[in-house]
Amino acid sequence: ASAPSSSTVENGEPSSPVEPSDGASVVDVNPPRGTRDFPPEDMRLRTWLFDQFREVSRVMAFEEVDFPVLESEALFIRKAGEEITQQLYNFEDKGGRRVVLRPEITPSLARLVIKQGKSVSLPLKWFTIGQCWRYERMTRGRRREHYQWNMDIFGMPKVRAESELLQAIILLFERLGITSSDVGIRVSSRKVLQAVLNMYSIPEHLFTEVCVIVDKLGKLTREEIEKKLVTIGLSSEAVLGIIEVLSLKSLPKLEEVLGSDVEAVADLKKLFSFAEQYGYADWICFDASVVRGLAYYTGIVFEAFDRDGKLRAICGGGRYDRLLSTFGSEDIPACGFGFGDAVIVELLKEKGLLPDLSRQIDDIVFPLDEELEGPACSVASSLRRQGRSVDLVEDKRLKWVFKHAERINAGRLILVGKSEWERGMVRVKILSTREEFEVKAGELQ
Ligand SMILES: Nc1ccc(Br)nc1
Repeated sequence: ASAPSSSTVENGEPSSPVEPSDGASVVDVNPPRGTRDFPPEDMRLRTWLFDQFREVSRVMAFEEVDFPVLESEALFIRKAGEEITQQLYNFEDKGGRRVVLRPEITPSLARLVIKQGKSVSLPLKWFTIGQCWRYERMTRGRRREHYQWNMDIFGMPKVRAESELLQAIILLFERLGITSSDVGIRVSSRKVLQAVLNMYSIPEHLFTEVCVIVDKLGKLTREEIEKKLVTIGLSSEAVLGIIEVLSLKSLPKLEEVLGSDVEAVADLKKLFSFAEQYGYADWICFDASVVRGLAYYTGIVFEAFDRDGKLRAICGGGRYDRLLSTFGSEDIPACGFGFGDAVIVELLKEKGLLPDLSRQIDDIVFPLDEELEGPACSVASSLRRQGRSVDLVEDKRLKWVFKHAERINAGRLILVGKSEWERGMVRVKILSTREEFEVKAGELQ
């Protein structure tokens, strides 16, 4: 169905549907701007992708959790100028409460951990797959919703938690047929930036803002970044020092600049040594420019990228040891990642790795005339109770049924005919071999 032929557009939102000449109003059958429908073919791909997320979560011994898409706005009010908080899909509900369609999952995870309090034993490893929202001016024509797979570990202060999360991401890529030649994971730590700020005696309260600004490296020009850093009060000497360290892509060089006793260097060296033991060292690389754009990261951060450089980050995450105290609770060390459902599909298309997910049905049951509709129901019911997927077809010509069988890749066609049924039999046609035989209706499997 097409969108209304002409409608005024305010802020990228179409106005009410156009009134056709005959007066009947035609609803706009498109979903709201920036959102997607999932018709069967798209839903099969999404279900397949989410099944991969779930299977990796299972082998990593994570437990599934879930939350409302609707959350209190208070959970996402942060002052660091992040894009994610400037695009909140927020509104006031009929009870006057300030609420949002959540833009990310981590604050909900933190909320639940706080709510569960002492009843959860640490470390806990939780995952979820959930829709996240942003209110983006439609001028940029970007999506307003996507689904994110999140895996988070609470109560594991050492970098083995990050190395566990990296294994999960890499297991997912491997399951999809993606190799370390297609994708890499840039790893760094915000403690690198912290060490640099300390070298220039930059006050601690500027740390988060600096992170959010330098995360835009690659999106904004170097001049724009430098200007923003100077604007928040950094000296041009400090700005140059930051840019210089963030351009490092060698851990030994970082160690030369910062020294071996800096926590950032120790953490990263341990992480890279664990990577050798896990067997995924060829997937990861140190890159000091990785800071990620979320205000609450405090340590190791990472993001997966396509080595051809055609796509946006595939997934990203990091350590956030002080998020809970921003909600007034006692801190619990934590780290996690978010893995969106859109960029990965673009990458699979690029690499020709989309799986064949055509519809598969075990049996079509078809009564050859109207008085056999009842017996056809009982045949279909018996097969379904055995776990076979059965499409019970009626009121169609046999020619259509054969075409339909091809369309839905049915394995067998079970014909319920008068003469056979009177002998307690049905006719079975194996569609791949054209083999045809009679079977006792009561013994059909
Ligand atoms: N945070 C967020 C939400 C929705 C989309 Br689409 N992208 C990012």
